[in-house]
Amino acid sequence: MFYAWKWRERETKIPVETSVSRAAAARDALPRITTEKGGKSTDVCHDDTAPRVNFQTIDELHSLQKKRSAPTTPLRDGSASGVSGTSGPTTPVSSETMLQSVSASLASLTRETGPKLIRGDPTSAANVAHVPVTPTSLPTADVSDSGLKFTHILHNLSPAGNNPLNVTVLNQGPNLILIVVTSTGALATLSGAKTGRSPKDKRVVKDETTEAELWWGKGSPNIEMDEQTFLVNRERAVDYLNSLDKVFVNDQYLNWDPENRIKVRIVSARAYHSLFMHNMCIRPTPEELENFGTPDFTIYNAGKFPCNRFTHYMTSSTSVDINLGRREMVILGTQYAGEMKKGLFGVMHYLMPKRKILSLHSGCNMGKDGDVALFFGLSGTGKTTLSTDHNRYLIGDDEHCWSETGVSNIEGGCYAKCIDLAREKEPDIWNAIKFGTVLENVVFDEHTREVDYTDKSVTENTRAAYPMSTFRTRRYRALDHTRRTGYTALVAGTEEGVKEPRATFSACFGAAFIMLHPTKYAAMLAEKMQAQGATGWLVNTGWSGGSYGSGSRIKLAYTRKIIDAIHSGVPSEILEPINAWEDKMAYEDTLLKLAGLFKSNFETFTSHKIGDDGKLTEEILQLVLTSE
Ligand SMILES: Nc1ncnc2c1ncn2[C@@H]1O[C@H](COP(=O)(O)OP(=O)(O)OP(=O)(O)O)[C@@H](O)[C@H]1O
Ligand SMILES: O=C([O-])CC(=O)C(=O)O
Ligand SMILES: [Ca+2]
Ligand SMILES: [Mn+2]
Repeated sequence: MFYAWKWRERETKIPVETSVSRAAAARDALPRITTEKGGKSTDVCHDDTAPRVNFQTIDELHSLQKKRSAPTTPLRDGSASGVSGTSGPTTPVSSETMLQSVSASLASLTRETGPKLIRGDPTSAANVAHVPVTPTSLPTADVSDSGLKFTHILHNLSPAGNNPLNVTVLNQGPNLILIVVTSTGALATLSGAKTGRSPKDKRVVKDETTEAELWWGKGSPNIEMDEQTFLVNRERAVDYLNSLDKVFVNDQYLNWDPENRIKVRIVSARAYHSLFMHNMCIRPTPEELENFGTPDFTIYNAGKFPCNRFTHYMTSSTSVDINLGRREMVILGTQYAGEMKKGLFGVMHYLMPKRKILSLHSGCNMGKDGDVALFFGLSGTGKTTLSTDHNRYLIGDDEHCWSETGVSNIEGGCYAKCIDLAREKEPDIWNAIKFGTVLENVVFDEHTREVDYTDKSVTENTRAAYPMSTFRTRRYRALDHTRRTGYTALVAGTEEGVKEPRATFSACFGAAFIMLHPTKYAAMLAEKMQAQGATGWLVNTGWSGGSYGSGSRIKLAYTRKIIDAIHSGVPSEILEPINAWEDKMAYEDTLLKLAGLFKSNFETFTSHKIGDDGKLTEEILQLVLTSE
């Protein structure tokens, strides 16, 4: 059994009835599930109240972001290159339909009515005049009763042009972490206490359907939650969003394959989150936006607003909850933007395999002759860095779908790690950091506003999110069936608390995002590689010449050469890692140790059968055992 997802436009509005009766039905159908040891399982439970190493308060965090220096030129009041103070409505969408649809999204489940919405920025007089459903007398800003107050909807803003994002950005008020325009015009911001994803706080609703379909238990990233608790968190997020003066709404697409794209709505409290998703998802044309209809999936991002720790299943003040049945995701207590993009990736990891499409945590580029390369690897291994290759067309840097017709990028932008970013080493990424790009958690000089990419004061996981359209070659699909090459790599991840490389095994090089059992994806990958005659290479982009401590990370320039060599068909002997180790014995020892780790890691998966056939699992196991 699976959910009937509709792929074509659905013009019907969300039935108002759904909420309460569904919640009641869910309560009957789903007894409260208790986690192991009364919800205090050590796997799940953790505490985020421990003092942070780098900063304890928002003020300290702000002062980390800004490096002190002597002023060179006097600053002109807040407005750097590319920013104009102009404002006005953006696209001429049929605002009333959009407002109704957003109001339905934001409807409280207990009060059954959506909030009263106004289009446009409350701080901009120009906007108010353009609002079609503007009441004759505007409410005062201080009305606290949600039934009386109006929420301003900032719909599909873009970073430049005659729209109010600039004003909005600069008007977020003293209590919010601001977006700052840096010297290249890129917008720098802080994600607050959380500077990476929070996998331990990620929950997925377990209902009859997902219980049978998803991967649960040991090794799985899917920590269960019941429908009722999801609704409690959803209500908390919706109430918070409705209490605000203004809310950002992005209606966008995922997947460049038009047959298999989905419509997503992101409701968020911060301009930064809206701009991030504007860059990272596919931007609809004005006509597409006009006919957007009801989204297939909605994110409620309450950002810094925490979950209630007395709520069942909550083990910290952060909660990231996915409900596939309701097609919704709720984010509470974290502002790290990657949480949104990777939550949607999880949704694709669920939906696409149903259509025999393999979803991949990989970068992808294409040579001039149409040969396609996929770069698999956990966070930080170089998917973005290596797929951004000046001599090849970039298809995408992180999330792809491999279907019968080719490989398509799921996203509309890239999310590059920018620690130690240097123009000489990564010129294309360097040049992409311009107006419209979101710089997350970087440190800049408070006077010149030049970014110091070497500074790890806020976090090592500094990021730049920029749209694909920044690259001249606008290709997001590799449609032909020419030779495909896959590369894989292994180093440590971008998650809260991971400080140095450690041996880690992550199913499908992205276990944190997969929904189904890894062997399902593995079987599809094997089948696709076989059918299309793809070759696979294992490229070490991590430690070389010795283990961590004695060796060093292999130079990016060398990795690029290795990849060029693979593309041009160099004999594989010269790419043997043992040649790089002076101590051959140490190499053999490390190799054996690693083989042992591989073997024990693999035991988790041996029990799983794909359909009625255990053959593939046996075959893989045989490979693992004989390669020792
Ligand atoms: N030999 C190398 N190959 C690739 N990247 C390297 C190498 N040496 C250093 N690096 C650095 O490692 C980082 C790789 O980050 P990148 O954004 O490409 O990771 P990613 O695989 O895309 O991760 P994520 O999934 O988290 O986005 C970059 O900062 C890059 O400069
Ligand atoms: O999701 C993130 O935080 C960044 C990323 O791409 C990953 O971790 O794979
Ligand atoms: Ca990346
Ligand atoms: Mn990634």
